[in-house]
Amino acid sequence: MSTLKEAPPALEVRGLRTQFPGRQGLVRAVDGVSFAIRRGEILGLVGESGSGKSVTGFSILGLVEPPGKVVAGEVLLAGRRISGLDGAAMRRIRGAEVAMVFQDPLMTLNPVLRIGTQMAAAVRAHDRVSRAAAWDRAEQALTTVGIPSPRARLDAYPHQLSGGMRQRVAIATALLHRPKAIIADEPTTALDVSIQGQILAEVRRLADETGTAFLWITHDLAVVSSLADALCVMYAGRVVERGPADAVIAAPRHPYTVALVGSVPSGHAPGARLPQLAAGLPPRGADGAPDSGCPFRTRCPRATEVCAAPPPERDFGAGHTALCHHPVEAAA
Ligand SMILES: Nc1ncnc2c1ncn2[C@@H]1O[C@H](COP(=O)(O)OP(=O)(O)OP(=O)(O)O)[C@@H](O)[C@H]1O
Repeated sequence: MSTLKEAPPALEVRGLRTQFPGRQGLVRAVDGVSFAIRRGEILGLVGESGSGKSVTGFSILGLVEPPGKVVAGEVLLAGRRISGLDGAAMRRIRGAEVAMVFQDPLMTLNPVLRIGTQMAAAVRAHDRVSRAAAWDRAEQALTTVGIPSPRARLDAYPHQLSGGMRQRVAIATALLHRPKAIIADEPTTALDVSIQGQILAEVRRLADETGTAFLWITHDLAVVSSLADALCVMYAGRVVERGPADAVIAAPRHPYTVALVGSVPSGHAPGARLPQLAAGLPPRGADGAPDSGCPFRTRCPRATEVCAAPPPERDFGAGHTALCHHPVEAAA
């Protein structure tokens, strides 16, 4: 028997299910999601609004507010199970071993405190170091994300920085404790295209240099096409296609992914927003619960009667799979 074991993924999610009570029965916001991200890997989680991307991120971090509830699944950080830990244990892990970056950095930055004060507090929340040492760590972190004159920025208040700078501060703060994984929820969506491009390049470099794994949540396929190693495409709470980013974008197999890729404006301009696909909800049974058939079938141009049955997982090689009865053939 070989003694050489492969290192566990930096972040692994197995069979995650998160539900909210809704007027027409339970909303299965996350409906059996699994994926693994290796050290230094960037996984793009894409899908249109409402597909369950943000709830996936919140579920991993133990931040789903009641009456919402994670009802099944496991989350492992470098092989250690973190799902099901109590609030105090989860707080020790959040910010230190797994961190988050949101679309609006003002969600995490306090407007009335200097950047340095807040970053030093973030350092000292997990490490017993002096104030001066914490400020030094903060300064280093700002340098790491490419912020010029970092000492001067530490003295600034959040509103004195541009949106792009604030987001760099948020990323620097997330990186303070060299977490195993960072969950980034639409962090560059509000930024203009050239700033967005610079930040994505920094994130790519940081993932390579620090080994931090990133779960990059976005509806913007142009962003992940330049950034991510791998993609998971979500629809109605499920991952319907996954694989290496270039394979999924160049040769999408699930009709939903085909529609997503097709709706990116030609030229794949970075930052181009994905238009909403036509409205549609997954089909529901008499009790209001989605049935086990393909959730996309009511919108799918390829759907037939067989799509009311659970879709099989089709394997296209190299980790590229899709849950579909009628996958699209690759162009010759
Ligand atoms: N607090 C909540 N209470 C009830 N339903 C919720 C709540 N939060 C999310 N949902 C539902 O969960 C589903 C998934 O939402 P989620 O925010 O994860 O989607 P998303 O893909 O991240 O979309 P967006 O890009 O708009 O953030 C949606 O149907 C949403 O209405």
